[in-house]
Amino acid sequence: MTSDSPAIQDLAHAEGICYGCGPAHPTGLHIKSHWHEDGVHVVARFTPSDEFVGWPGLLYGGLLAMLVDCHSNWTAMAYHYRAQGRAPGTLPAIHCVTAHLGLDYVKPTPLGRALTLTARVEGEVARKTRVLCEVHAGDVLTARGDSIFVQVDVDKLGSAAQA
Ligand SMILES: CCCCCCCCCC(=O)SCCNC(=O)CCNC(=O)[C@H](O)C(C)(C)COP(=O)(O)OP(=O)(O)OC[C@H]1O[C@@H](n2cnc3c(N)ncnc32)[C@H](O)[C@@H]1OP(=O)(O)O
Repeated sequence: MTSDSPAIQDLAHAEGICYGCGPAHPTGLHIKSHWHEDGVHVVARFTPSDEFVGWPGLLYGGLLAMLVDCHSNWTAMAYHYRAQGRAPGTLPAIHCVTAHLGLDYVKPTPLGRALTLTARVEGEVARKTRVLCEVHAGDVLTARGDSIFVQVDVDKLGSAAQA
């Protein structure tokens, strides 16, 4: 993983205000996704702070859903850019939204540990794209995502917000 290079979010949408992954959100999670050197997976690392407690010593599952949602979506968008033979940040920008977030909580996720999210597209990179995502705490697989992301016209998203 080239984590010392800019994250896909910073390249493609530096002005983004998503709570989970927007670089410009003042207090958000600032999830950062990077291509793995294997060229297949997109990886994010995140260490939740203690405020995200769900049970003593354990992570709140909703936070895991946020991590998997945003990182999987950026995996879909990274694959779209690559399928078009261009880098994130080149125009026109590509935007996807979550149509379906699927998440299995496989084992309790400890607090205070760095989590690694490893995601890839399964099947075709198309308007509707399926992303598989694994969450590991150390060597332990604690959650598994299987989600659908749909490419959208952001102008329509804006009008939906005003409706
Ligand atoms: C702008 C991005 C910047 C980065 C921000 C990161 C944000 C992090 C991720 C998020 O949290 S996004 C916010 C949560 N998501 C939403 O608010 C999306 C709300 N839903 C919609 O806007 C529409 O339902 C959607 C665009 C997803 C789909 O509706 P459309 O009418 O445009 O598409 P259509 O119904 O034609 O469906 C396209 C394909 O997706 C499939 N599909 C749609 N909804 C689905 C669903 N829920 N589950 C599975 N498949 C679904 C649908 O069957 C179809 O498949 P096929 O082409 O194979 O027929």
